[in-house]
Amino acid sequence: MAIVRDLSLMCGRIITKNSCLDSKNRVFGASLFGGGSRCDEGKFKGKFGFGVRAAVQVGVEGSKGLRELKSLNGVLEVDVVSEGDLREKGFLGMRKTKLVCTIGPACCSLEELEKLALGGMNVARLNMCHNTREWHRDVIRKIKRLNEAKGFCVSVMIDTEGTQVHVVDHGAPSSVKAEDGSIWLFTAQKFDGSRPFTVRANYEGFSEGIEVGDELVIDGGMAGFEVIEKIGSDLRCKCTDPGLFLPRAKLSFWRDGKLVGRNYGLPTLSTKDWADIEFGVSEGVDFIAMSFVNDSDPVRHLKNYLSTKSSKSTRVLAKIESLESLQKLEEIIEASDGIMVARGDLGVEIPLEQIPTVQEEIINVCRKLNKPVIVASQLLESMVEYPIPTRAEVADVSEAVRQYADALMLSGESAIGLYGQKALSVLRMSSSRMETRGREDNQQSLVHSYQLGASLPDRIAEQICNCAAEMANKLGVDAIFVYTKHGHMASLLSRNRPNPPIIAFTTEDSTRMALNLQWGVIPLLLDLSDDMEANISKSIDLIKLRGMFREGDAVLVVSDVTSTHATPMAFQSIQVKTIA
Ligand SMILES: Nc1ncnc2c1ncn2[C@@H]1O[C@H](COP(=O)(O)OP(=O)(O)O)[C@@H](O)[C@H]1O
Ligand SMILES: C=C(OP(=O)(O)O)C(=O)O
Ligand SMILES: [K+]
Ligand SMILES: [Mg+2]
Repeated sequence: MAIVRDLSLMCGRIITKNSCLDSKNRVFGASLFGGGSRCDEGKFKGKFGFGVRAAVQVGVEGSKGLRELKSLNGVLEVDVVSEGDLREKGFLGMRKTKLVCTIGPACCSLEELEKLALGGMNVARLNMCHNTREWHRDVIRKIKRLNEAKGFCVSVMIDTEGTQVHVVDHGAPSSVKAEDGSIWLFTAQKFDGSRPFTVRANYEGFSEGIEVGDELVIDGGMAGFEVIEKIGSDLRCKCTDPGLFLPRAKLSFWRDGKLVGRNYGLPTLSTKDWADIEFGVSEGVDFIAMSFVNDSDPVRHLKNYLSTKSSKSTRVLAKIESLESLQKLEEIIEASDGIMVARGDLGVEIPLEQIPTVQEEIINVCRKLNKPVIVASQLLESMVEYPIPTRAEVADVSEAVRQYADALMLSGESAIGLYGQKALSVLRMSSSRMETRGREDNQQSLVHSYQLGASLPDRIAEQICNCAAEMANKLGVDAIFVYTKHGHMASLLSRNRPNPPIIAFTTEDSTRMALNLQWGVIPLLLDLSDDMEANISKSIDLIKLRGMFREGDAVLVVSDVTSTHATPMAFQSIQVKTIA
């Protein structure tokens, strides 16, 4: 046993009282807290209306009488999957990496959706490129019904179609082959029936700025053509790289080894996208993922629009899938509520060998700027057809987890694949394995040197979370509890990727649904009051009442809540509670 002395927190004065560490370096009876409207430290007195006081107090949580617990006027909403996970594996065994599934014809029945929810789907993604709004509405309502009736907590994301130049008709229902040397006409004109060797593009300006001699690449390399003649806006092309046209194949043009004719001046959000967004808002979706974002303007525009539109805060995710978006990465990430590394289209725009490093770079910037990031597309592509993944696919999944992505996404594997649930379980198992390895190696870089917050309260919150994450790892606590209104404190903790799970208590349903995407955060709904100490004991008592603690569990409790009293007060604390 070792005596803990001189713990220090921010600008607080520490009072140490006989706190002990056991042989596993877990604290018994130590509590570090601060806060209140009073300010003990002169520096912050008056000026900011709040201060930080810190002390260590003895606090072993004894058991409370049942009557007392029943009188707690709080209902705790825990989703069935997290609760099951916790009971089976304990706090430390809970999965940290979040899972997103694209919903398509293969998994849109209530039964299939329930199986995905049970299998750990945190977010259901609806790609508005496909199917009708009625179909999407039906899926959204089924998910909400499952959440209500069966106690799941699955968030809903819509993904816009975006403006992108692609094939609408290539003369065949599925794929069509382009043979070496064959001559094809690319046009935006509508035509009746099917015309051999004629491909219709979805946008009439698709050939603007394109010259004879340019290279036309299908889906980033599925087939290649040389432009041999320009007839009005139509292009006559010769196949130089034989291959396949898939439905909706993407067109890109290259000159001297560089991409040309980018963007076409098309808006990121088309009229159809706005109608889809309107639809999503009216159905109460949690996330809108914007396709083909090239700079931060459309993100800000959509966020402004949403803020005037509904009180419920729908989060806006920007998809990084163009060359331009890579050039404006930081400003896009800064403006968004989260990012998707959309490797499908990104792989059309940059050489494939650059994808792994670009992915890592995007994840790192997202962590630096504290925004959740999803790694998407082709993670387990072969599982669209086969029941087991390739070894390379498992390695790719593990690498995304090692890079500390917040979430992994299935596309065709769940939407149209034969083995959606199996694919989900591969993601679950592979990520758990890599997370355990990460904990064992203690690879986590603890506190970020990059400082986010500008105002003093923001910087304090950030430092509290950095310190709390470091403490949680060093003390070997089982869980971190945090009380959060908008999810900011929970995300600041998550940013540090601490060893124990972050149990985030919030009163806001929209915050709970948004936190579903964040690494290591288990969001729970609970009535919270202005009395922080009461909130802490209520949450601990309710978790205990549910039988979710094991004896001797140690919890690091973090709070930073501003009260709604006439005089604003901030209560900031880090406490360690051991469950008796
Ligand atoms: N709502 C849907 N209805 C029909 N098919 C869908 C739907 N969503 C996805 N799909 C199918 O799943 C495949 C993979 O999904 P996704 O990656 O989202 O789309 P895409 O391939 O168009 O980028 C799509 O090509 C499409 O065939
Ligand atoms: C996720 C992606 O976008 P979508 O499936 O909408 O093309 C992608 O391109 O990887
Ligand atoms: K899309
Ligand atoms: Mg895409």
